[in-house]
Amino acid sequence: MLKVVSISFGYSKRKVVLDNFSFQLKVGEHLCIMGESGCGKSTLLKAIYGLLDLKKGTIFWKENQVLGPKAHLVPGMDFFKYVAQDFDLMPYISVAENIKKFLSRFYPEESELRTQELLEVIEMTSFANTKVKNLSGGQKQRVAIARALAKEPQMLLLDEPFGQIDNFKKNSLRRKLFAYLKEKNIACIVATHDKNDALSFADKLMVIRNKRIIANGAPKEIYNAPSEKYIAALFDDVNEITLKGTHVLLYPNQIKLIKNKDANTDLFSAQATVLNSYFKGSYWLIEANFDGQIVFFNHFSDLEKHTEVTLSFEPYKTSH
Ligand SMILES: Nc1ncnc2c1ncn2[C@@H]1O[C@H](COP(=O)(O)OP(=O)(O)OP(=O)(O)O)[C@@H](O)[C@H]1O
Repeated sequence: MLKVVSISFGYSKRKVVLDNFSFQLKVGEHLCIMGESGCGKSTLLKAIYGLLDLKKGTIFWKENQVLGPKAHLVPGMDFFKYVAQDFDLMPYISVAENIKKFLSRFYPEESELRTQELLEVIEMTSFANTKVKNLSGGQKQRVAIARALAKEPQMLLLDEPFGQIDNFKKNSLRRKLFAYLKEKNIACIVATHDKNDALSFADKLMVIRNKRIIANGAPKEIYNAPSEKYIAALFDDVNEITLKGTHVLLYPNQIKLIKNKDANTDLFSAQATVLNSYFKGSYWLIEANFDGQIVFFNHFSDLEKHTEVTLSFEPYKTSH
């Protein structure tokens, strides 16, 4: 179990980045950290790995206390692996050699098998003999992940792990990597801007704002009941509107175009005027004016400007 107890950290005395953070993570659990750029996601990963000397608080992994650079000649705890945004690989040796360097030289056969297994996880088998300097940014990022897994860590800390990888590869890589970590019972903390990392693959989601943890729980629950717009906006466009005098947050898929006669008396419905339609691939995002407020909703086709429509609003949550 990871136990983070009341930690605080700032790069200078005047500027606190993490203010009194406490949370826990079980062995094998996956946590996603989200929040706006500069909110402290990378700083928190560094603190957990042991790259920072904390001003206050403690971090324990099982019975071991995580200590910063002041306590270690080589900072970073052995039982964790951390893949930073600037993955530092060896450019002049091959992909396979980069991974193998972290495996025991005394068991060459096992080391070869393990390297092959990890090359499959990161879908880089055909690049085994390519020199790292000749890889793209996304490919380097994948090699850095494989290298971090070479000596199975107890926890993997990933900073924007798929940031440089195209969508097509990203989805299949995510499925493979997170399934692999679950199979091996390796805990994982991912700092990300990508809602898919949290919604589809994490057991827990933590949201940071203004130096504080403002949400920490099951991703589905946080998605379904965001306590503020900042949180909802991590997942989708979000409507912050007033309905019958109540301030509410609604995702575009919670507002539906209905025919007048279908109006469900249980739901609030109202007239709106279409302003714009934006093609989104499998649906259109429609911008409309309702009661002097701008709303966005999803629809299966585009709608002509100035069309009058009836919208129904799903049961809603009150925001702050
Ligand atoms: N080495 C450093 N020295 C001084 N300030 C730093 C240092 N590293 C980060 N900061 C500052 O600390 C704050 C948190 O940075 P951090 O990199 O943790 O944010 P982040 O949430 O990971 O951002 P992003 O999503 O853009 O990667 C920012 O204001 C940043 O400018």
